[in-house]
Amino acid sequence: LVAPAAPVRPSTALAARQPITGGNWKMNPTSLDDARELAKSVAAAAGSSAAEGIVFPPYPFIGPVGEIIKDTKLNLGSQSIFFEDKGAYTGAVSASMVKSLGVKYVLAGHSERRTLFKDNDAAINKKVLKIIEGGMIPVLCIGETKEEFDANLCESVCAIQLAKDLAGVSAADVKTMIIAYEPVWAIGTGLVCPSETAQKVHKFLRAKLASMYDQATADAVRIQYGGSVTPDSVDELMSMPDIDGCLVGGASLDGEKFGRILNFN
Ligand SMILES: O=C(CO)COP(=O)(O)O
Repeated sequence: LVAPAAPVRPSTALAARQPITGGNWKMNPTSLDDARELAKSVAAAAGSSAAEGIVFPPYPFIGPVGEIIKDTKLNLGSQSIFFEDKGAYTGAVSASMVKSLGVKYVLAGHSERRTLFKDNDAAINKKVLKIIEGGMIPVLCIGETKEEFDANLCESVCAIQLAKDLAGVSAADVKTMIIAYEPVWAIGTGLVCPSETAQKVHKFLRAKLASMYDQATADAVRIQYGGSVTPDSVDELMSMPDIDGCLVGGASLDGEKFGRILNFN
């Protein structure tokens, strides 16, 4: 009798993917002082975590937060950019503006941008290309709604978003990118997608990337899970072979909790 093999995270290809976890602060905290306090507590709690860490502060706080985290292992992120370079676009922020503040990673396609700010796939695709052109790394967020999940449309919705949002992105660029699978029904609801379900979707996404590009490219892309991740759910999620990190909202506003998520077991 041969015992069934225990699930193991690293294979040769997987071992090369360093875990990466981001804290999306969204429209929090509400003052510069509070943003500085949060940045300090995240920096203290992150330590030398196994996962590469990113913080995504609101635009006005990117510079000051960058100053606080500059000597830590945390990376600076931006929650969005507009796809034009400069000009008469009141209220908009360009790729070069955030790049000049030290930003390395930029979110594109977050479900709150898609629904509240009407970012469609064409605009998201332009943003992805502009982020890359600007020398930064896109974190492309995709995911299905509750209705789509219930109708068993999760994989087809994600596949369409992936294809449209990555149009014109080269294999070399997609290799360094991050995809965040964020089921809309799990965001801010306390309902974490069961880790086996998330693993199945991540595996599907990697296969889709392999069909759009090639297997080596697909194996290099880091795919994050996002949606109500907490210190209680992170360890099981991170034990899944195709889950390479998390994109965290609510729990990233607490330095200790986010530190624990970065230092998963
Ligand atoms: O939208 C998210 C991260 O981008 C997830 O938010 P929550 O962790 O609050 O569910």
